[in-house]
Amino acid sequence: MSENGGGKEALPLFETKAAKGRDAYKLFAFTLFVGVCMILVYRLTHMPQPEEPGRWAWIGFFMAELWFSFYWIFTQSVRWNVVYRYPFKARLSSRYEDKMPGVDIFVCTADPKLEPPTMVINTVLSVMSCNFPPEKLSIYLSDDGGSELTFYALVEASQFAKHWIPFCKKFKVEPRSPAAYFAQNSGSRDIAFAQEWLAVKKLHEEMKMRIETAIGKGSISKDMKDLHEGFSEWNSKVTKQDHQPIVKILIDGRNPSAVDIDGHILPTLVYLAREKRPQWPHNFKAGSMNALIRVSSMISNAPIILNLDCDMYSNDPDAVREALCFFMDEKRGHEISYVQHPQRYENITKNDIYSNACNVVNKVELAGVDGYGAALYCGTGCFHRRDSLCGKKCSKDLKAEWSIVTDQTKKRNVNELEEASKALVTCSYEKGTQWGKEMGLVYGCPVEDIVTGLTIQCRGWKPVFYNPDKAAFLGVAPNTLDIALVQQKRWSEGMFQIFLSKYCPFIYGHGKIKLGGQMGYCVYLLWASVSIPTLYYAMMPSICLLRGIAIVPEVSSPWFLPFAYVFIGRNAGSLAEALTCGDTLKGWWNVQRMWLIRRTTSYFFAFFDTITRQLGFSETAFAITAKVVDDDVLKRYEQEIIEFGSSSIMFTITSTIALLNLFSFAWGIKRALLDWNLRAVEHLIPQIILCWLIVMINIPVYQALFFRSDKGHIPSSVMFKSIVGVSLACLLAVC
Ligand SMILES: O=c1ccn([C@@H]2O[C@H](COP(=O)(O)OP(=O)(O)O[C@H]3O[C@H](CO)[C@@H](O)[C@H](O)[C@H]3O)[C@@H](O)[C@H]2O)c(=O)[nH]1
Ligand SMILES: [Mn+2]
Repeated sequence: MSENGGGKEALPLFETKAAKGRDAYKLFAFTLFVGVCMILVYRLTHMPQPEEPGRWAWIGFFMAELWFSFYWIFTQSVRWNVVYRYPFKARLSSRYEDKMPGVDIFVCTADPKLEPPTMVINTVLSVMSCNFPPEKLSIYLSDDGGSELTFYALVEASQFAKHWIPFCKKFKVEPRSPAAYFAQNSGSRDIAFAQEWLAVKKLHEEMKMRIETAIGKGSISKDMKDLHEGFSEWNSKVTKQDHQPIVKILIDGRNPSAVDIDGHILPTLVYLAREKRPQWPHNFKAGSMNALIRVSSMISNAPIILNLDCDMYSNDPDAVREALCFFMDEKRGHEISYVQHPQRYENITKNDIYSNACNVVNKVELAGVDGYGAALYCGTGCFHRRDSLCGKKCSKDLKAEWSIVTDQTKKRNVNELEEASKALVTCSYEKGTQWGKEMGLVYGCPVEDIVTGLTIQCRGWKPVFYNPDKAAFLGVAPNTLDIALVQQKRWSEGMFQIFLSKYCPFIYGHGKIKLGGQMGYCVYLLWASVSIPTLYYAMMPSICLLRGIAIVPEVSSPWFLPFAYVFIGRNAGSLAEALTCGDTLKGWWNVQRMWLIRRTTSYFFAFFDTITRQLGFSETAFAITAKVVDDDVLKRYEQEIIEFGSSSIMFTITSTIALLNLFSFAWGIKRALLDWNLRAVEHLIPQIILCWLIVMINIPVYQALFFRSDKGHIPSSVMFKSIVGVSLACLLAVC
């Protein structure tokens, strides 16, 4: 392909291609569909009579299967129309190198304990040093923790950047997060490189030491405070929940003396802590993003915004350019609202014990929703068009103006800008405005990202999902079961809340986004709802087994075929899909376990909490995901040993299910083998197999219950409660 720059019929800046092999998949899905229908027919035609035992259990199975079937159909929508995107950054450079738009990068942090400032500044530094003209780049850190320590770390980063940025650009080093870069081997290059490498590494280590010392002491020394007048904002009255608005421009990119050691201009760097008062709701991350939108509009007002969580460093210095290929494409660029990268993680182990990697979701499902023009906004790793994020409708006339600063801004000095910005982030500023409704991120939901993305699409925009081979951004995945389940609970709860609200895609998106897209959304929005049928399926077969009630046709009956086909076909299909997306066999098995655990714990509680919220009993919260853990916990994570360790009620459910199935399985085997009465259990064989599978998948749970002595085992209080639970279930089965 030739790269001829300019010209009216220029080649497109990006391409969209449909995934291959979809027809074979559709055929396979159709056979599964037939199987599913036959199962439902069997349930309806073979229902026990009112006087027979197990009628209610049967009805329960019918309902569970009916719901699984519906849900399965939704999951097909995201496999029907998978598309992949390919931007051409060389074409972009050749046409627009000196006409690049400004880009504002937002980084959100909320708690210096859960999100260590050293981690936060690595993210900041990774984007400050990306391959993009620095005079067009502004980085904003929103600190919902209102922490002096985070501010201090950012001041340090603004100094270190003067060495780091030229080093990166000179030697084209990657990745551009200093911590991630120095964690890998330098690889020997020439002497000049080795010298600078050592020098920069030393500076980085010293900076890290100073920050960590300050964190250790919990306070900042006088010397450090002399680095910046901004420290005067903090006094003993400032707390996370209660403080005045703070806006500090640490580097003013317009200032000709704000240069790195090589004399090149630095990108603008701003610290922001919006006003917090206990009596005012702050709307969590959505509130923080909206504050960022306003402050940045005052200072740099770039037409493109990149939003990142504080743990998500930039892994590809060209990510900004690639994203611009979509926005600046002459033909279709004007209708693109955002470019979402999948959440990918730095700390995934080989077999991904907590199923964080989501390879299938990233490579198939999200690309499948994109196929219907409904790519989800996932909260981080997302480039936005400022206009679409601020509530504008998509229209042909809205050709982007890629100019960077307004004249008004050019005249103001740093102090004036800071004061003017503060006025935009007071608690009362949004009162009576459209912020959180029609403007900016939508309030009232713990998954502000998904619901905001939906409203943007319903204003006519066409977002893009882009999953390059080389991850553009890398974050930190939860590394204990507890953290993982709490995160899943927030997501599933928030998403179910959307489904039940006026934003339900079938209603809100009706006529605005394609049916396939509406269904695609519901694959996620309905996570919580599959908890009940899954719990039923994880417990009732074994309870029925204990009672000797068959719930699946005998192996010799022709009706057994659809059950076997659907079960084997579905799992074989999912295994094949996982393997082609890069999971290992063991990784796939771990995904199955995590699905069982999530559905029966996180989603289950999410389901109930959402219902009680609908009835007005509780308030929305946002439990921040911890990004650091103790060393021995980390060690177990690296060895892929599941970390239980706390007596969370979620673990009680998990171990109850595990023990119940173990008990029923043993009971079934005893009847079959010890009593030498195979005939007596012939009709129960499928259930025994099901129990056996649940037992197999729970092996790590039994280990944690009975065999482990490290701190990550399941506490005996949990074991005790589970044994009571299992006894109750058995009692229920017998009487
Ligand atoms: O009051 C708050 C709470 C959180 N955050 C920030 O939001 C980000 C995401 O929070 P985290 O605890 O890491 O949650 P995750 O579950 O990892 O986040 C995912 O899910 C969230 C929605 O639930 C999205 O907002 C995120 O972008 C997405 O990465 C972090 O940078 C936080 O600092 C704030 O700025 N203010
Ligand atoms: Mn996170």
